[in-house]
Amino acid sequence: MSKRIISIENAFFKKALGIHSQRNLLKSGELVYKNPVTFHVNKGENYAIIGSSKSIFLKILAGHFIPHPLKARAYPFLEHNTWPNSVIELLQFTNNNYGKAADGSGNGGFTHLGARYETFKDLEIDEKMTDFVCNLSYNSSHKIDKNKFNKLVTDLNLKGLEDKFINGLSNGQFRRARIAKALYKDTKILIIDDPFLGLDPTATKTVSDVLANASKTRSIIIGLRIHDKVPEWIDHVAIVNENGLDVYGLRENLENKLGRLLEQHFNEQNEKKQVLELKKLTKLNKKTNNSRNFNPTNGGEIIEIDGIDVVYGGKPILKNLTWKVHDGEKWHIRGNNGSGKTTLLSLLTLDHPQSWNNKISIFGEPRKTGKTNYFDTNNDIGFTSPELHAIFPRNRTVFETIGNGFTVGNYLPPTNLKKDEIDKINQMINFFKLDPTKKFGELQVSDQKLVLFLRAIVKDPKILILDEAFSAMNEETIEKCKAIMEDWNKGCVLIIGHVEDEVPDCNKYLKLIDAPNGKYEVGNCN
Ligand SMILES: Nc1ncnc2c1ncn2[C@@H]1O[C@H](COP(=O)(O)OP(=O)(O)OP(=O)(O)O)[C@@H](O)[C@H]1O
Repeated sequence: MSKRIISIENAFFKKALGIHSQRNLLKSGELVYKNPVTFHVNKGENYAIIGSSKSIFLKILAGHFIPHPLKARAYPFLEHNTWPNSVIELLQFTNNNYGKAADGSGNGGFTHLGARYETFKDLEIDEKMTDFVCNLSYNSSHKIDKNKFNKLVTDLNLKGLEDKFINGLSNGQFRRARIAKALYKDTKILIIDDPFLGLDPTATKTVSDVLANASKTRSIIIGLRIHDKVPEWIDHVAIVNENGLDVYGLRENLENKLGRLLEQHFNEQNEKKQVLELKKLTKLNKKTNNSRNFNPTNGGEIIEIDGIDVVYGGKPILKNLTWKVHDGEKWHIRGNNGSGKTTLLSLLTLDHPQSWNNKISIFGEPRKTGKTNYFDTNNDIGFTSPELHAIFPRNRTVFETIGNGFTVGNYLPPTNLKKDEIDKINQMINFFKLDPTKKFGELQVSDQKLVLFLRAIVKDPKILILDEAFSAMNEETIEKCKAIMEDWNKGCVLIIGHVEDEVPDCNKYLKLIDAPNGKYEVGNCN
């Protein structure tokens, strides 16, 4: 008989401490799930938790929330007096605190986007990747287990990045570094929400293989969306919804149920797509010409980059890149993790110190120090990215977050909004049935991404940058946002996204094949 490692028996879960009788508890609205949960994990079992409330369920498994009755959740393998969080690791990529990632280690805790690109200068306030993975910065007396570290770095394809400051890692590199850190700890249970989010197909396979291998010595539990592929090494599945746990057990016994769920999910999406309130969408998409600089006489050219180089500490990242973007074009910027996509786009938003370069022209005007300024440039740009998601203040309301799209250079609540701007924000809020007073940090991750997308488009920017904008959104929201993008005709759109379903239709692509050596490909999308 296998040993039980997590045992949950008929338990309710509360968000906060407080004394409740069972009846009061049910009334108080403090419950995480309406239904009680019964769930067991045995040693050696690897679970995928699938469904709309997977992130909440993973937190329950990791020891978050208060069980009622108190002893209804237990970790039978734990020795007396051991805290669950010393032997259970929960990694959630999308649930960041302000300026910090969920594990407290964060994207360096920086609070403005340019900070990422300042780390290679003189201020070495950040952790190197090695110290980060081995948790050395705050425990400098610890000795590194070199074999373990080298194996992780090799297996996760992080070789060569050991001495790099973590702020200087690309998104995909940083995610892999966080997985390395979680594995280095050797905890008995490793729980990862959306382990493959934001990874290119090669990195997805790399991470899956590493987790498969790690599952031989510990239990691994991952959170997946209904339409995600379940890796082969996962042997157990639990399906969860807003009310709690629906069903769980051996994967092979639930294949049919999963298939039906997927089919039902796609049918629902199709139906919803058909009944999308197109009138409202059309209103959201009404063409405006609000740009100060827009000059339709220059052949509609919005961006021109003429042979630019970007170098970090002597190491080239982009070499001799030439690129032109015109009005009406939607570009998919392609390339593996770490290939330079975000760096390229940060040149446009002036978040990069090498952005003041006369090889970059916007609306036919070459950039010039003294002439180009951050505020005017960004007035024409709307953008959202994982970095923005990580630093956006959690205490802004939905209305303030979207309204902040009319502001440049800070994340303060908007002031002096005009009537038509207020109407536009409200129209978006109504269309997506959002609660305008709800705080950004209290939203589900999918809605956080949604309001950042709405913030990006609210002022009808001439240059719209969508960096992983739809990743971690639920499918219904993705479809609605894609429908908006289909009719978008207000300038150009530049899109980064690794998962095809999460990329709106584009007519052009720029592929960074080997950017440090000047290898690019430009073409039309099919
Ligand atoms: N501040 C920095 N200092 C040094 N190197 C950096 C810095 N910022 C980025 N890099 C490096 O530049 C390269 C390109 O990074 P970038 O974030 O542009 O890649 P990306 O294509 O957007 O990747 P991903 O798909 O993972 O988000 C990476 O190798 C990264 O490590």
